Amino acid sequence: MNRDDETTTHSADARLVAPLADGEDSAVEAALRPKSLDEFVGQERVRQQLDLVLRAARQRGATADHVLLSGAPGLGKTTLSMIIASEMNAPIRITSGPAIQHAGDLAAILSSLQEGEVLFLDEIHRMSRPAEEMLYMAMEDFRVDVIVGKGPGATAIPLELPPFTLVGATTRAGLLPPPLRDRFGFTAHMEFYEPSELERVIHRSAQLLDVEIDTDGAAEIAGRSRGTPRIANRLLRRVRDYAQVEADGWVDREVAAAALKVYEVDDRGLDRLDRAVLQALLKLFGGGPVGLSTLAVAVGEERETVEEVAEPFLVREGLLARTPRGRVATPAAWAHLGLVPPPASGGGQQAAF
Ligand SMILES: Nc1ncnc2c1ncn2[C@@H]1O[C@H](COP(=O)(O)OP(=O)(O)OP(=O)(O)O)[C@@H](O)[C@H]1O
Ligand SMILES: [Mg+2]
Repeated sequence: MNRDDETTTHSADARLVAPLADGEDSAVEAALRPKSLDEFVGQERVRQQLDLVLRAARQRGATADHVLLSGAPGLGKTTLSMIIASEMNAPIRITSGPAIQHAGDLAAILSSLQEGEVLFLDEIHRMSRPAEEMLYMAMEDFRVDVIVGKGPGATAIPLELPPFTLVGATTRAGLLPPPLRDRFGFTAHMEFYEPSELERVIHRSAQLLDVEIDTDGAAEIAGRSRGTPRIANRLLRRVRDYAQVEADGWVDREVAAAALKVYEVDDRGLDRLDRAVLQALLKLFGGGPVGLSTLAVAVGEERETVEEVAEPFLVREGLLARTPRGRVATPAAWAHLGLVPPPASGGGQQAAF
């Protein structure tokens, strides 16, 4: 039991508000993925631009330009790649950077592509260097050099490829070498979603999952979903469980709020770990500045967990700031936890570096 407790409270992956997919997500996501650009909620600019790119290619009867999708986990990169293929009426081949160990692996995939096929390369920033270099030529000239033999006798045999569309996805566009980035005809930067957009995602998913939910219920879940459709869908499933057991399956604002209270996701989408970090920062260190290691010890977590799991969202929400002198709480953090900053002690409000 203790072990289980540990995994639910301490493991980043087990958090209800974690942006990365867990096992259950992977199982249901396929059913919830929008199948066309029209069904894809939000990201208006990206949708409009992509619509133009694809329509123009269709009109020319050509293969679409290579597309790079960049954005945080759970915002819809995999979904969009599948939409691109289906809008182009093309088959899709799915692989990922870490799965391509050697240039030969990539050559095998590329040389078996059909004309017009979409190659989805997830986590493209994690590809090996030699594979990356092979990809440059494949993207630009639809050609690869296959090396046959070893040592001084090795020869490069050029191999023509059929035109294809590479769709690369990355959570870290900044890590892509410029020559790779430059070879994409179109880059879509995906932003976090507005609550109103997440409401639409939730209504759509509720319909597919046969959950009865009203406008307020959807709004309540949307506000706690951290701008991320994956999290919205996950919270909806937990709220559905609660509604089924406690409320005849009907989800309104009260039911959604009560359900998410059980799961310790607060009205801003902070979970227990996020609040523990803020609470330690405010109550033990007067709002900071305090060093990351000290803060981590205070909440009984690894340094990395605090830094990579809790902080990004707290920073994004304007609740915490990282300064050279340490972590500092913002006035919004005091307000969110219903605490009053100490008077003029140089605590919470301090932004001095
Ligand atoms: N714009 C959207 N409209 C409706 N549902 C969406 C949208 N974007 C994402 N989703 C839903 O969110 C879930 C996660 O999306 P997806 O797997 O495409 O994210 P991702 O960006 O590929 O994440 P990762 O970086 O972890 O691979 C899917 O179930 C999908 O249905
Ligand atoms: Mg994905």
